[in-house]
Amino acid sequence: MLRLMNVKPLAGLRGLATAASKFNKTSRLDRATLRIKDGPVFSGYSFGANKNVSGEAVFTTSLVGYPESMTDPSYKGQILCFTQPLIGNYGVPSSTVKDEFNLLKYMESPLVQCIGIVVADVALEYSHWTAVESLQQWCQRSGVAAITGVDTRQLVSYLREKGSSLARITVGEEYDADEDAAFDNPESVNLVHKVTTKAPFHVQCPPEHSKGIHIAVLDCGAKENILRCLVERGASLTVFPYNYPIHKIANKFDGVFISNGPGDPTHCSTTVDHLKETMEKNPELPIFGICLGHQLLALASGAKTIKLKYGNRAHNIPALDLATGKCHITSQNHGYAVDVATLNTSEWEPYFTNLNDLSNEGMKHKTKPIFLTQFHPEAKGGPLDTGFLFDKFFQNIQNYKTTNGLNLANVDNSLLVDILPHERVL
Ligand SMILES: NC(=O)CC[C@H](N)C(=O)O
Repeated sequence: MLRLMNVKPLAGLRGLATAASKFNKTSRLDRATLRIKDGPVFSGYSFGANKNVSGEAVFTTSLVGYPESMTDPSYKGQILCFTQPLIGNYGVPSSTVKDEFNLLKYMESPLVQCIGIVVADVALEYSHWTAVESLQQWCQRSGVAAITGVDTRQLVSYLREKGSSLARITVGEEYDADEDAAFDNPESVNLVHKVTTKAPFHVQCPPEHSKGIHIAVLDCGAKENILRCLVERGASLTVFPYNYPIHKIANKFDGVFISNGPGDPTHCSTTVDHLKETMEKNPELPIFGICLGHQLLALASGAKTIKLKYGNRAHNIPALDLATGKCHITSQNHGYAVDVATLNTSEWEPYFTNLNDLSNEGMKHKTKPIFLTQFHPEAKGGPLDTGFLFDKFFQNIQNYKTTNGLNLANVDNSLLVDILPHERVL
């Protein structure tokens, strides 16, 4: 028998729904239900797409950045709960405007990646100079279910206690306790396959920025801002699908980068094999990876990954640099972690440790120019924070190029990058 919790919507929301209809007659909100598998049921109002969705419910404690989070491919298939109570007040910026590097200026990918969102109190009105629509309009247009009026404190207390859970958002009808709907587990499939570029593409660094560096990026669901952090430092990028046989061409590049991405890293066993061969064949090649990229390279090095109870999703998580003893505030979004006890310590050492739950936050090779982080150095609220890790990768690349006398011009020609598309292939 399911426990019923918070069947009454928050008082503030009732007021909001009425106030909203005053401003816009189409804003009358339908009832909706958030049901946690084997857990509580929350009732509220739908402000998103008129459809029922099911997936893993996870929560983020980020105060801002809902457009970036919702377009982050690492959230593919998840129902994202925001603990910040008021969401939507600065609207949603354009998902097509590009920057000087031909990268999306405001979004982390062209699409909304989570299947649903849960908030305490949606702002149906918005104000911001970059906004082109409301969160409500964006969710409806993008087919994303959205429920407001949920006591997110109660929901998150439950998820922290029981762990990340499967959940379902149902729009319209009152919740029926006898309903025996199936819950989809998005992680039972390879989600990376759904978000990776379908074919290689090239991001050309403008001549005024270029340092003559060419990096191969394995796209497991790369956030746009990661690509920007590489290009703005002077690199051109050739971005490959996650399962591309990178070991066959890695020696044509000045460095390899492995991106973030959704789901369980053990689904990407082909990529893990390719990375293993890449490291064996190119012992001096600089490699850097973030989040899923870290987990995949850890698997390639022989370590194991574990699923965390409820994951780490926030912009203010302390990570200790084990070499310097400095603590950095980091941005995170992950449900899995590398089990530090399984590191092959004859070759690898842990790099950072999470000071909240002591989970592993990165590793580095003892002799090769390879390091990885579980957190996201490109997401810098600070505004510099751990952005220096990109500089470290570029320093490793400069050292590699100096030692090996690589000539980028020849590399570019041999790869025929000119004929590649200039944006991700959907
Ligand atoms: N942001 C990411 O790359 C997430 C990595 C992985 N899918 C996890 O949840 O742990």
